[in-house]
Amino acid sequence: MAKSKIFKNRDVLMPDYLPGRLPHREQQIRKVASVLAQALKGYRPNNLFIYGLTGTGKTAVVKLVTRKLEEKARSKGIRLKISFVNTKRDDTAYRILAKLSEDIGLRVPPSGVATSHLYSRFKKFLDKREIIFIAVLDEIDYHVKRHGDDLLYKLTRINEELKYSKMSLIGITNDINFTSWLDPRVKSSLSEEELVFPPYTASQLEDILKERAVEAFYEGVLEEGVIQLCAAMAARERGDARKALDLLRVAGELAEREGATKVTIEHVRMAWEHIEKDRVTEVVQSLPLHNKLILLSILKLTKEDRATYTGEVYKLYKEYTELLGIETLTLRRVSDLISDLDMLGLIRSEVVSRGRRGMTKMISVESDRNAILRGLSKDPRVAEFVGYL
Ligand SMILES: Nc1ncnc2c1ncn2[C@@H]1O[C@H](COP(=O)(O)OP(=O)(O)OP(=O)(O)O)[C@@H](O)[C@H]1O
Repeated sequence: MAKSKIFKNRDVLMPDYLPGRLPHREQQIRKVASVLAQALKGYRPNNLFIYGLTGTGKTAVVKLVTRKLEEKARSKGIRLKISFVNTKRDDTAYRILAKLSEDIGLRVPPSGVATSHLYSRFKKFLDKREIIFIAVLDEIDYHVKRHGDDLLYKLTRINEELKYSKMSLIGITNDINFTSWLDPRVKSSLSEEELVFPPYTASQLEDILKERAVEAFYEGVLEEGVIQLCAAMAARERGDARKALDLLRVAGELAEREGATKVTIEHVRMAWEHIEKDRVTEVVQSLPLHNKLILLSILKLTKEDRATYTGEVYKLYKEYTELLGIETLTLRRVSDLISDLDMLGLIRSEVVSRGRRGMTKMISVESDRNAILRGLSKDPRVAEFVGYL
């Protein structure tokens, strides 16, 4: 590969890179550190519940503090173990327990053991190890919404059954309504300590980007205003540092692909569109089947910028469900799903009057059609219909 003219070290801008400093998170770092520092005295740290919108540095802060804590514990000869589980990736109780078990050195068969049995083995083994064990459950809402809070209930009670080890939980979520999914007892034990991460302001994002840019780009490569624009755009997206970093990285990549020697404002605008299209494709891809078929019907009926109506969409959607041999939802339900697609910003629907024949929705496509099609094509059940579009 030819040597980059733009990036000194592109990895610094990747989402999983953990910088040594996290500007504007001093207060949160102090709080997490003060809760976990109990471990250095041999006590069980309180459980900690962390809430904040996406990209506000929750995971980064916990990783940074736990990394330092591990170093300190090692130098003081304290038996401390920290485990990170992302429950979006490992969403079942079995997989969470398997990950926690493996992190304390217990080998787990990939399946074939009942979850309750695995839990007992985990508990026994944990106690035998005589450690302070901190389990970080990131994106914890994913697990609880799909599988309930039974595992969390058990884990918040586990210390009553441990003799030699101690266990603490850190739960992280970006869903403000998450605690409504919890049994009050689980909620109160999980939030022995609570911490909220506010969204970053544009000027805070600027500081974050500047620090990263020094390591990521060669000097003088960024045109004036590039960082400010990335920060301002991401601040509008609810103060999301991940979005800000993505914008800067993609802008750099686009400049590099063109063989340019500078990253310009125009590159940032192009990067924005690029990221937006990827987002649309991802959102479409993760929709349930019926929503995809409705979206496909809308796309098919709105070629050359024409608008369509609920009745037309329903008719075509019904054809697709019949071709697939699946149940057809009611008109009323389809109308609700059309509203959901509107909420996601994929389409626009407006209620209009049809005179004596009542009201209907006038529907048009709001996002990039190709990006939507890419998302639809990734589902084999829908892909064959996309081909006829
Ligand atoms: N204060 C900061 N300084 C430098 N980088 C930061 C800061 N805050 C966040 N970041 C970076 O922004 C990205 C997103 O941060 P992080 O994953 O911690 O967010 P999060 O709040 O856990 O988001 P989500 O809820 O989506 O998981 C990461 O690449 C992280 O390194």
